[in-house]
Formats: sequence, structure tokens, C-alpha cells
Amino acid sequence: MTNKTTKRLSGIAASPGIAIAKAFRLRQDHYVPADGAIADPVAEAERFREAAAVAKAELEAIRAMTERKIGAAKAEIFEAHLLLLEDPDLIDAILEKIGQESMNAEYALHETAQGFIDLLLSMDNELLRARAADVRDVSGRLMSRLRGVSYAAVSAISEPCVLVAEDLTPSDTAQLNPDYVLGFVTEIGSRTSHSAIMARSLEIPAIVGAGTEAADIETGTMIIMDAEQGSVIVEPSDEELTAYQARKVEYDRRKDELRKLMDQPTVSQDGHRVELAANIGSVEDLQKVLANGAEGIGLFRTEFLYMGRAALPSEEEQFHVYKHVLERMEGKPVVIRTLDIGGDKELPYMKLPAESNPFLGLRAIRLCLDRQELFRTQLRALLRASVHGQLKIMFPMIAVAAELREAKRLLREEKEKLLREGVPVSESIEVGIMVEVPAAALAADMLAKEADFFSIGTNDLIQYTMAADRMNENVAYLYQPCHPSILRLIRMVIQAAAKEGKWVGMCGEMAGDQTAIPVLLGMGLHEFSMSASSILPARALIKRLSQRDWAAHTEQILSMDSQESIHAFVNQQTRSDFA
Ligand SMILES: C=C(OP(=O)(O)O)C(=O)O
Ligand SMILES: [Mg+2]
Repeated sequence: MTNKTTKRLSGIAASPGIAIAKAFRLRQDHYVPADGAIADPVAEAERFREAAAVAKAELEAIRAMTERKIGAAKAEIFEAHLLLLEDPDLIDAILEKIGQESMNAEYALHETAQGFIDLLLSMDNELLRARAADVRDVSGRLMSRLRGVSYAAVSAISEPCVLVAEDLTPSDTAQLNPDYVLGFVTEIGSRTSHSAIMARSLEIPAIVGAGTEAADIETGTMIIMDAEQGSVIVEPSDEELTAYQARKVEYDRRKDELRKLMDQPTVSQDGHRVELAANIGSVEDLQKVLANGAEGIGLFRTEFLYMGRAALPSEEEQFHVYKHVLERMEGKPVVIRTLDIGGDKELPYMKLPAESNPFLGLRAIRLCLDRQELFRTQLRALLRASVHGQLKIMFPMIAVAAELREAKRLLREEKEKLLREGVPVSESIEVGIMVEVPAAALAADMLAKEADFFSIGTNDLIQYTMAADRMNENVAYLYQPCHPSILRLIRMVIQAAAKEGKWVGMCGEMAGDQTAIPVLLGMGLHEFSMSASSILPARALIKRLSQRDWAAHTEQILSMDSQESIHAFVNQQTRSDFA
């Protein structure tokens, strides 16, 4: 029976897991200082500088701690905070208000920081809007130093709890002690906010964006947070508590089981080996890739290097990023995809002409072959990095062989130039293509003669085959990875590659889909590339499957007339296999 006071909230499941504990309510300070004039602006400016120096020392300590706890990549956020503390637009503006307007330091800080925050929040760019949280964090820290009060209290938590807050700043999150903070719930935030990203690195369950109702949760209130579903149960009934305790035991047991598979190869029950790789969008993702036992990177979406900034990244900058990824992967295969811009991914600073149908327009390889200098810069950076690991270069959106030939010609030219300049380049770089345009799948036999490998991009292949925009909810019913039309294309691609002795991977979302994996394994897919968190569950599944049996099911599956029948078949078959 449900307790009368039980309340249920829902939010965004930002980091998976289940936590059951009493709440600890973090009351954040929304201190607004008064606009009082001061008599001695010089002494006031000095007081501000001292507060900034203490804040700097605190941030340096937090950066070092974060580096130890979750790695250098995550600690970079505090580098950004330290830079803010030295940013003349912020600091000089505050000192000017103190010096010229005799404004007290607290009010000068409040006024200037708020102006910054409002400006960032008004930007039509998610990354810039997210920077507002950094300014809020740094100015909050400075304000506490000026007032001589402690800045947030998360590091002082010393009993197991679920932390409840309006929002958590990156520095709050970095200071959480996972021994005590079993999970956190915030009123605002998104899956991509820094606190959500850090929660995933720390493996703390997190639910963000739970709404203002979470503000009523007081310290000491019993909470169940189910960060699988994104639900929070406040004051659960005894029955719910018992049920969730059992679920948590099962969840933890499964997590431990999966962890044991970390360093194991991916081998089916009948001894067939495949590779499970990870998709990444930046170096930030590497920590998770390594923590989840990836056997390589199957897709590095390099376009994110070009986005959220004011100008193109230089060859040097790109070289360092690619080199870093190759080195961190320590000789494991790393497939880096050349720029895939266009469609839904825009680069405002490139001022590309508006198109009436961008997904069918000058996108990806088409744009790169049109803007050859842009492409050549990336190819040079890749070639230079190639000696630092096992690089494979992949071209996106290839529709016809002529595009692949032209891209390979440019790559060859840049390689020859580099060698003439005495720059070393690896001699064993494989050059492959994404198969994501139906024309490429249908002519895979021809392309297989000229590409070293294929990686099937089902996200686009499905949208182009079904003529259904991958982002349009109204046609989402057509977005069917296991529809026979898609499976037939996939099989054609695998068979065509096999005839030429080439390997085939898949880097669309379908590769990590538990219902699709048995079918793909049976068809002979060699590499499955997915988000890092899907790797261990996929490895666990494949270890229980017989590749031979699923290969024998392929014809029957391909003769079925709907995704529903194929799903039903796979579910029933795996249930009986595992019984
Ligand atoms: C992996 C793919 O590329 P993206 O999602 O980046 O378009 C795909 O299309 O399946
Ligand atoms: Mg794609």
C-alpha cells in the first residue's frame, strides 16, 4: 500500500543507477549584495584581489583533486575557471567599477557577473549558454570569499545520502565523495550539462531537471532514485522500499558481472570473435571508453572539433587532438571520420548557403570535396598523427565511387607533400567509407574494390532508405532498424565486402541495440561501434550467442515482412537459447 505522503517526480536520467538513502538538501546561496558606495576604493580593490587569489588557490586544489579522481580531461573545466579568474573582461570590469564608481566589491562582482551570465544565456549556441554555469560558479566562489563564508558544502557531507539541489556547479560535482553521495537529483540541468557528464565519469546515479517540486525535499526525507527510468520516489512506502532494495541488489550484481568482462575479448559462445568499439565526439569521451573495455574507436565524429567556436580549427590543433586519441588507445584501432558537416550540423562561421533540403545537400564528403583547402588541412593533421597509433581514416556520406577516388587522391597528394617535407607518415593506414547512403549499399560490390573497410551508418541509412527524417517525431514510426529492407541492405554490404576480403563495421545506433545484435552477428558483421556504456552489455550478450546458429536463422529473418515479426523472433529465440 502506498504511503499517503509518497510523492513521485520525474526528470532526465543523466547517469544510470539506483540509489536509496535519506536526502541531503543543498541550500544554495542566492545572495544579492546591496549597492553601497565605499570610502576607500584602493583598499576595496585590494580586498577583491585577495579574494580572487584565495579563489584561485581553491580552484587549483580542486583541479588537482579532479585530475586524480576522474582524469585530466575532466579537470580541464577548472582550467577554464582559472582562466575566467584572469579574464580582463570580467576582472578589469569589476576593478573599474570599484575604482571609478566607488562601488563595493560584492556589488561590482554581482553586477558584472550577472551581465556576463545574461549575455551568454541569450546566445543561440548551446555551448556558450553552458558557459553561463561556469561564470556563475566562479563568481559564486568569489562572492563567498569576499563575504568570508564557505562556498557550498558538498565536500563536508559525511553520511550516505542522495544529494538534492537546485543545480550543481562543476566544482560541486567534482568535490562529491561517492562513498557518501550515493546519487544526486537536481531541479534544473540537462544530460549534457557538466554536472551530468561528471556524474557519468564518477559513476554516480544522477537525475537532472526534476523540476521545482524537488525544492520541497528536505534533508532527512527518504528517497528512492531510479536513474534508469528518471524517477524519484519521495517518502516511499515500505513495499516500494523492499522492492527497490531487491532491484538494487540485482542491478549491482549485474554491474559487477559486467565489470568482469572489461578486459576480455568479445567471443561468441561458439568461439567467433568480433570487435566492440566505441563512438566518440571528443577527447573528453576517452575516459569512459577506456573504463568500459572498448577494443578500439569505431567512429570519432571530428565535426565536434569544428563546432561551438568562432573559426576553423588549425592543422596543429587537430593534429594534437588526433595524436592524443591515438596515444590514449595504445595501438588499438582508431577510426577517425573526416568532417561530416551539413544536415543538422551547422558551422555558422563558414556561412554556407541555405539549402531547401540540407540532408540531401552539400553535406559531409560533398562539402569537403567542394572546399578542398578545408579538407586538405584535416587530412594533413590525420596523416601527421598516423605514426602515433593504429589510424584508420573514414569518409562519410560516400554515394558513388568517384567521390572515394577523389578523396583518396587528395589524401595521396597530402601524404606525398608531407613525405617530401620529411614528415613521417604511417604506411599502414586503412582508408574506408561510411555506408549510409542507399546507393553505396546497393553498389557495395563496386566500392569494396576501392575501400579497405566499410562502416555502416544506420542512423542515416535508415532515414534515407525510409525517406523519414531521423529527427522528426511524426515519422518516427518509419525509423525501423530491423525492418527487412534495412537488414537486406546490411547483408548485401557484408556479403559484398566478404567477396573482396574486406571487413565491415557498424557505427550507427543500431550496433548497440540488444535486439539487433544477434541478427548482425549472424550476418557476419565484424565490428560493432557504439556508445561506451553499451559495450559491456553487448559483450555479455554476444558471449551467450552462437554465431553459427544465428547465421542459420538469417534467411528466415530476411523473409519476414515486418520489424515486429523480426523482434518477436529474436526475443523468443534468445529466451529459448538462454533458458
Ligand atoms: C554514425 C552515423 O553518423 P552520424 O550519426 O554522425 O550521422 C550514422 O549515420 O549512422
Ligand atoms: Mg551519418
